[in-house]
Amino acid sequence: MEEGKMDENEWRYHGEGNKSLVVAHAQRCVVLRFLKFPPNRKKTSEEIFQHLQNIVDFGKNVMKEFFGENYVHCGEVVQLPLEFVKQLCLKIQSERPESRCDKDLDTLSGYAMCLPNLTRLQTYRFAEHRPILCVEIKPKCGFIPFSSYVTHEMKHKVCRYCMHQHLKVATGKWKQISKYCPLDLYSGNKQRMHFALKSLLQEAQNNLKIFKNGELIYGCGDARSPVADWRELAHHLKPFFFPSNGLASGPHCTRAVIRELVHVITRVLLSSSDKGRVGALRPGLRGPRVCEASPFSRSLQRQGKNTPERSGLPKGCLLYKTLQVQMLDLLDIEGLYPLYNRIERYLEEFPEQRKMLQIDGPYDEAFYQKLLDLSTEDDGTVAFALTKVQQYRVAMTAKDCSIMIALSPSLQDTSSDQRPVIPSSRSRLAFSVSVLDLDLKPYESIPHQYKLDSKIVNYYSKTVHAKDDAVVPTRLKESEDCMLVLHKV
Ligand SMILES: O=P(O)(O)O[C@@H]1[C@@H](OP(=O)(O)O)[C@H](OP(=O)(O)O)[C@H](O)[C@H](OP(=O)(O)O)[C@H]1OP(=O)(O)O
Ligand SMILES: Nc1ncnc2c1ncn2[C@@H]1O[C@H](COP(=O)(O)OP(=O)(O)OP(=O)(O)O)[C@@H](O)[C@H]1O
Repeated sequence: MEEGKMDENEWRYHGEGNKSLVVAHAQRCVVLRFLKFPPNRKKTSEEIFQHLQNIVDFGKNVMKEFFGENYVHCGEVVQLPLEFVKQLCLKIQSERPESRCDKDLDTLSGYAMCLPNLTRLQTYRFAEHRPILCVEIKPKCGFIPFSSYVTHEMKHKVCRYCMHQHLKVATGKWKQISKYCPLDLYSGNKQRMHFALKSLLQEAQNNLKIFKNGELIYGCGDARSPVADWRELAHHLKPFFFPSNGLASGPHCTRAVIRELVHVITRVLLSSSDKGRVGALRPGLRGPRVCEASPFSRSLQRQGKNTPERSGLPKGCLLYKTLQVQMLDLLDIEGLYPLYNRIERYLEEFPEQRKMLQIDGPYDEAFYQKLLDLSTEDDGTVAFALTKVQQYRVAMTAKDCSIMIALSPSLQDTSSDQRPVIPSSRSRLAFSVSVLDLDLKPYESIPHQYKLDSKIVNYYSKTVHAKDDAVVPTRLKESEDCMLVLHKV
């Protein structure tokens, strides 16, 4: 960043999550990502610099290795003039969703990350004026735990996302249960993937956002008040999928455009744009492939088809790689928590060893190499506990990352476009796929994960599953909706 030239008016609010806030440059395809903290949480500038540098190193040395060069953008840590950050913070404050204002942007250190703006990702051969559509999906955990340490039977049948939905609605985080189930998206089966994507479009929560030319056009600006207006969305999408605008408007057109979007995203998700080396992880796909709570599989069961077709994901596609990293959670939190306690006891006795254990970094080549040990035989050592704890943290990171798909109309002359192209029914779209929010989950969050896991399962088992038989009208409705998708898509 050129210090003297930083002008807050050139940047606009772009979005935020629980831990960071992002502003985008109005002309250039870059964003600044700032850390956020609860008010009065004092962190020194040095600590913040180190935290950001750890994020960059973790991306470079670990996540690039697992996901492949093409999918990961690590960015760099930049130092900004404090006056610029202060003015920027004031400028964007009114645009922040209320539900995110429990934390403040760090304005004291002057450090941030500078990254490519993935909602406007262009290659140098790409004409700047071409429109660009970007779909961001936070797919969450795509497998059902296979660990023998799992004590709640329900966890072997229903995925964590579907169980958590009920707790989220009960606590007021979202208004209604989503029909999205990550296992459908990760299935590799086109019908199931279409159903999952359509469900995300119906109830985006914080799992789906759509940007057009870098502006958010669909999905939650404010976490608690998402608006699902498919007509408006279709209006935005028409130029991408029906460039000649050949279709009349109306519900038929809306449905056709949404269907086209769902088909294109599915094809992109199944594509393998990674030319890098084969992934280092081979945990193997284990556990049930279907979540019993997914309306899609319930609908199949009603039709007497017990298991949906097994398609599997092509190796090399981003979903496959994400799932592999997620499956580094080999023991489940129930098997992991005692190992965390083993490390805690060790650290109580030898606190000076924390640095040597690399709990807070550095996330270097040596850290990465230790993650490749997939053995689950506990020899009672701290070394075993540490490897499993670090693998769990990496897996949790992959369970919470987002996938960005950028689409642009492709020129007739394919040789001028460097990116792969997906043919939609009316147009050709050049695309790129990236993964974001790859910040390693903190060691300290493990006790919280343990408690939350039990809360989610207990709530689901006691409240939802017990009442399940009584909810016939809702189930019938779900079944009808699925039938529609099964036959029409
Ligand atoms: O625990 P989960 O599954 O609810 O995930 C949290 C997310 O909630 P979600 O379920 O996606 O709505 C949560 O997302 P929101 O703040 O709800 O948008 C965060 O991503 C959180 O990560 P961190 O603590 O900020 O590092 C996430 O926490 P981690 O569990 O990944 O640490
Ligand atoms: N490089 C990028 N390009 C474009 N948009 C981005 C980029 N990085 C982040 N964003 C946007 O900013 C939002 C918040 O960023 P991010 O997910 O990293 O925040 P977070 O606080 O770490 O998330 P979480 O709540 O999962 O902890 C993203 O959902 C995405 O829409």
